[in-house]
Amino acid sequence: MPHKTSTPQQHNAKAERARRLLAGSAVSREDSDDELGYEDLPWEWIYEAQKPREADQNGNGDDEDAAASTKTRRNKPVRATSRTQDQKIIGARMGSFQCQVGDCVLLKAEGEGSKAWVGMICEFAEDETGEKSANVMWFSSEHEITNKHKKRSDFLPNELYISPSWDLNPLESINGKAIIMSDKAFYAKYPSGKVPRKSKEYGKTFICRRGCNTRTATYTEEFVWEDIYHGTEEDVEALIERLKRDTKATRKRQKATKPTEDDEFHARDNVDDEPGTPRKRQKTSTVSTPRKPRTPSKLMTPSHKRVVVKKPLEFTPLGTRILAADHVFSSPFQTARSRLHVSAVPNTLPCREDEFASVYSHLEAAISDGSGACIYISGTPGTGKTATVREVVAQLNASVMEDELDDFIFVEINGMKVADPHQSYSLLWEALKGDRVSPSHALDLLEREFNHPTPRRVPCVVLMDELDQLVTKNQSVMYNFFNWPGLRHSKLIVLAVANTMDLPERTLSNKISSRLGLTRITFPGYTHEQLMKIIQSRLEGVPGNIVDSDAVQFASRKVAAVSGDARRALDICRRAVELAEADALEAEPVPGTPSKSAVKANKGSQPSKTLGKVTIATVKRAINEATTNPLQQCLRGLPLSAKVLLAALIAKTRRTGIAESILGEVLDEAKRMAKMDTGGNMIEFLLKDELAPTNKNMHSTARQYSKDPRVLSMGTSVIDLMEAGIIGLETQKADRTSKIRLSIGEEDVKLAFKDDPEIKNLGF
Ligand SMILES: Nc1ncnc2c1ncn2[C@@H]1O[C@H](COP(=O)(O)OP(=O)(O)OP(=O)(O)O)[C@@H](O)[C@H]1O
Repeated sequence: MPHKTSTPQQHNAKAERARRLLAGSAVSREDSDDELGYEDLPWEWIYEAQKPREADQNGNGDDEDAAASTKTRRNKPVRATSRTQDQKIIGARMGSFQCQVGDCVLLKAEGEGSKAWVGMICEFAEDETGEKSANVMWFSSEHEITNKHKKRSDFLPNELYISPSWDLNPLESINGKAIIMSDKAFYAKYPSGKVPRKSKEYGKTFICRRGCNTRTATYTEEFVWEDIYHGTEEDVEALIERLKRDTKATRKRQKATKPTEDDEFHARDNVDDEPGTPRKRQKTSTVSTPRKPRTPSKLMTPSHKRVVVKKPLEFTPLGTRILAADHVFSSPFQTARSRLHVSAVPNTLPCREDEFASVYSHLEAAISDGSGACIYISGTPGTGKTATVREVVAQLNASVMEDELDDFIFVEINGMKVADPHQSYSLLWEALKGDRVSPSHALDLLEREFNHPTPRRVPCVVLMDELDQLVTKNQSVMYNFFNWPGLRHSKLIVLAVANTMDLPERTLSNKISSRLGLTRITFPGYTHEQLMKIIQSRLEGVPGNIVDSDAVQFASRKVAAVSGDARRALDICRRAVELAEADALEAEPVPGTPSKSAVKANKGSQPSKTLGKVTIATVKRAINEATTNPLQQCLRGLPLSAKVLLAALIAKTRRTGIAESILGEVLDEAKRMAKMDTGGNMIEFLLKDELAPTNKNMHSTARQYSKDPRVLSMGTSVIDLMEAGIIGLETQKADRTSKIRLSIGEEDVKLAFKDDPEIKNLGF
């Protein structure tokens, strides 16, 4: 490859750039001074027996100082992460260039021209594909410390901080050796404070006198580089220990007591730390992957399509007013209602301790290891899956605030809320980079992102809720989200939440899903005792003892008998509180006139002592209301064929785990169900008529067939159900290939048909 030439002007410009050492987070350096030469030779391991330094053909006379720091460990074996024929890897070589553990190296910064990152090699690794990498501990410049309050003002022009942050980088990104010195050694060698431009050390020499966790801006005490570091393996380990120990921030959360001056200082620190959402890292330059070919620019897809970056959607937040608790919850009823509301975030999640611990430990391990993970969480509706995951994320976020855990990005993608499952790609990309791009571009970019290493990539936790809704025809969205965490550089942690246990097997085949190595956590439905605990814990501290424990038990038993769904139990109890509250208001005496309830009470229809209290009777009323709402009434009044069809649709959805089914298959299912119904007297007709054309024109014909006005053909039922908004049909013209899905909650259908003698035997 020809040597690059530059005009004098270009050279001056380059030199100027190089003089502005540490101008960004990466450092500038002369790219004409490439120690590795311009030929892309393959990288090779140096094994223990080969005594690498003796074979050093580097010919780089000025390298002596660079090597000085490693003198004491020459020929000493280093920690190895892979072995070949029982030989230990002690270094790596490309042509005449060699490096070992403990060496400080320059790594190319992608798209940054002459810029480079500086890191210390801590170990070598080779993956199953044969890709050779080095685990590098980063040096950071003061530009990376964004905390204005803690940023030091005494940094020197070419000072770097060694930081407790590591990344695996391919050996191809190594671009030469860096020389690290104490400030004293540096000024002794370069009294002017500048490395002469002609020197081979120009652009490669840095001062290091402190360690720093750049995220929290926590510094170690000042040290003398040459005292603490001679390049031995022990020195690397001691340095890592020192950094971990001394850059752990002592920041504590604000106490309820009067803040001290120190607390106030730290509280200021937290100003930009929005509670509940992990802070996003600033975008940083990236180390390039292989030196050749260059990876395409950020705004090009791997297929060289231009990416149109859309402006992020901007929301104008509504003004928020925080009302005092006393003001909002002026009565025990109001307090109870708000605590029982399903949108309230409970203080605790009783009966989910094991599931919480399991999700927490998997997530924490993946974030701190910087690895990917895919956790598949299943359980029927209302079993606390979403609530548990959100609580885990909130707690992990608190650990980040306490500097006990590395930063992570959190993004929630809800299958119910995305119009097209492919939008998930755009949402993930936006969470990672802040750019909104089309789904297909986002997919290209994500593919490239997860297949290539980037220094200091922040782990990303994705909650994919209502996964069933995201399953597309070719399963590509689900496959990608399950597959990416397994890619070595992705640091992607996917929490997939679905109602069915075996959705991956059903939709991706056993072979693929077992290769994906999902971690599975199942949330069982709540028992009535558990539902009682959940409700009682929400009511804790509500004054006035307004809910009888018998009433809570009654509601819990009723719900547990059907579904074990905490949402439904909470809804019933909240409604019961509303009814009791209305009773209490009614009972309030209006001056001069006896209240209606008082009259009722006097008549003995309701004992006055229960007025305004939630009793079993109040819960019964609430349940009754829930079961007599217009939707319930509509469902109960459906013709038998429509009921069988809905039962079949639910059975099918449950079996496949996919919200959408093919109409023809649902009709077949209905037929099977009908056959099972031994006592059914109208099923025979349904079977005959099942294949009748199902478009609108057949309405009247189908009705004519019917001997019983309650029985319509399946085809007519499909149309009627669609028009009532109970099911959704892909097209107006229903044929066997159309897709059909339930547009109301499965629970509503279950509740309506629970005691229906005609349908309850159909085994759905
Ligand atoms: N153990 C619990 N303690 C307190 N509240 C709970 C508990 N489990 C669930 N809940 C509450 O029940 C409601 C439903 O829970 P959540 O949304 O987490 O269920 P889910 O399993 O994700 O349901 P779906 O599959 O329908 O999304 C929420 O209001 C939640 O706070």
